[in-house]
Amino acid sequence: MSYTQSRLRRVSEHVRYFRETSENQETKSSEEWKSSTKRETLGALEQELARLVASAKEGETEGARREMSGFRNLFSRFLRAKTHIEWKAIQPLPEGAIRPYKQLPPVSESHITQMLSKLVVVKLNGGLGTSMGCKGPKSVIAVRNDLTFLDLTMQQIQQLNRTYNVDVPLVLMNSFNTDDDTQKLLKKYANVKVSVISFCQSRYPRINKETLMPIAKDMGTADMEAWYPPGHGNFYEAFANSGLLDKFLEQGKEYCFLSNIDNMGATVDLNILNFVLNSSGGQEPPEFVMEVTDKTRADVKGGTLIQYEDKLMLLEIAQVPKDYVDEFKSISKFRIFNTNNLWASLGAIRRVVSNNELDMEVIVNPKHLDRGMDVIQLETAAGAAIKNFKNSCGINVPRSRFLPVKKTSDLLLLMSNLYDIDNGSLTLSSERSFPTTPLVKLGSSFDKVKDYLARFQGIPDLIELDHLTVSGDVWFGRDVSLKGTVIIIANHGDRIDVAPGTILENKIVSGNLRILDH
Ligand SMILES: Cc1cn([C@H]2C[C@H](O)[C@@H](COP(=O)(O)OP(=O)(O)O[C@H]3O[C@H](CO)[C@@H](O)[C@H](O)[C@H]3O)O2)c(=O)[nH]c1=O
Repeated sequence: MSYTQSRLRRVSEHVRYFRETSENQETKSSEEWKSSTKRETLGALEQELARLVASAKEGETEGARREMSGFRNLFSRFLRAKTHIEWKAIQPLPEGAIRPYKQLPPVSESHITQMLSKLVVVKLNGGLGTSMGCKGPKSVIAVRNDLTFLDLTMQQIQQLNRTYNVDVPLVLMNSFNTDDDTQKLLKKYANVKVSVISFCQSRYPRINKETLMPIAKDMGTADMEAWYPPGHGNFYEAFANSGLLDKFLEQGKEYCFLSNIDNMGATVDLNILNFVLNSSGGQEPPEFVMEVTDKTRADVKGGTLIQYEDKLMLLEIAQVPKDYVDEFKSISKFRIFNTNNLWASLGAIRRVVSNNELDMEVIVNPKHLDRGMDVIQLETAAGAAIKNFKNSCGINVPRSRFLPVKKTSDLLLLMSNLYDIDNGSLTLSSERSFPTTPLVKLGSSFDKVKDYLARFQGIPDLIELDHLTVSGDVWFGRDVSLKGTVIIIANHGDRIDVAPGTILENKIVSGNLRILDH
């Protein structure tokens, strides 16, 4: 048999594999799915994916086949489902869907060690620091006292393990973008007594917006723009495929606590752990819990929990029809949002993954590549799994459980005296007389971490700050205090130096102010 013939045979075998391992939902008589164009598109994609798999290096075929089969299923869900929700079909949340944190049953001290022995902590570490102008994984950005997200997370788990004399493992879900750097970094923790295990999430092909076909032509292409990590919703499948899920279940672990590595408030909470592990009032324990918190003007982009088609569902902004985006952002209509602190039963994850029951909404993320091509990447969000689990619910947690760092303005708050730090945990300073955090907006000159750091000779005292807006070419000296509402605006071409020791309280500063040494 010639090389071409044997390759063609391999390609058709891979196509057959995709069809055999496809999710069974296609048998459903959905009108949309019946459309022959969609079936043809899927058929063409299967051919392309089979060609990609056939191009995999020896020894890597099986992994590539499993990964492309996962992508094939995601793509077929994308073809079948609507990408936006029917706004008018949103139902009121049922009674008890979101429980107040304060009403969780109390934890008995004597059970803590046993409860922790059933827990696995997972951090989503697939993201890059690019949006903050940094190279490499986001988790290597220094947050406080030169300690990175990863350092602080390690300290938190180490402290937990020491306090209760347990060995809660830390699992990092990396992406192909962050895996190498993270593996190198982990070496520096060789002496830290925390069991850290990492695995890599899937690498899926970006597809051309016009043709809907992968832009990659072979698995080994050096073109890194041809691939993407398919969102944190990929966790369940990737975790199961890595073998770790079975391993932890064998070790007697029962639950995982999953959160964004950039959320410094996502520490292990014993009240929630107790709630998920122990049924109360004759109720079955929930298989899945989403921590939500009251929405503020700073969180308008986060996902929210809604009731839809008689199930709890995570609604992300990308799924909201254009005309309703303002309504979605309103803090009076949607009062809570998803912190992405999620608790899931490991046994239930195994069940839904092996039965192919994980039906998460597909989020279409359009991208424009440097070479001028428009592509889309199909993603899912981890919280979207809520509807596939039994007895799922939300818990409305205190704001302190959500301390994300998405922008340098978040970094400014965490670096300041507003927060105290203790063994990797950041808590709002007791010196602040009210519990809300200030609303901070820094202009685009502060977007990159390097530029932001250069513009502050020292981090100002923010204990009494309510609101700060800074725009234009503004520089801060040492020992500055900002109180109440402070607005500093340097017009285009002007520069403002806030002199060392300045106290600004309820002030608007504008124009051109330079104080130079002589
Ligand atoms: C896209 C992607 C992200 N990640 C990691 C990076 C971050 O640590 C974490 C969150 O990713 P982000 O893309 O920043 O997601 P984000 O916009 O914050 O949205 C999530 O977190 C929000 C709270 O910050 C929620 O309100 C949203 O419902 C939830 O989807 O997951 C992965 O590990 N793999 C991925 O593929």
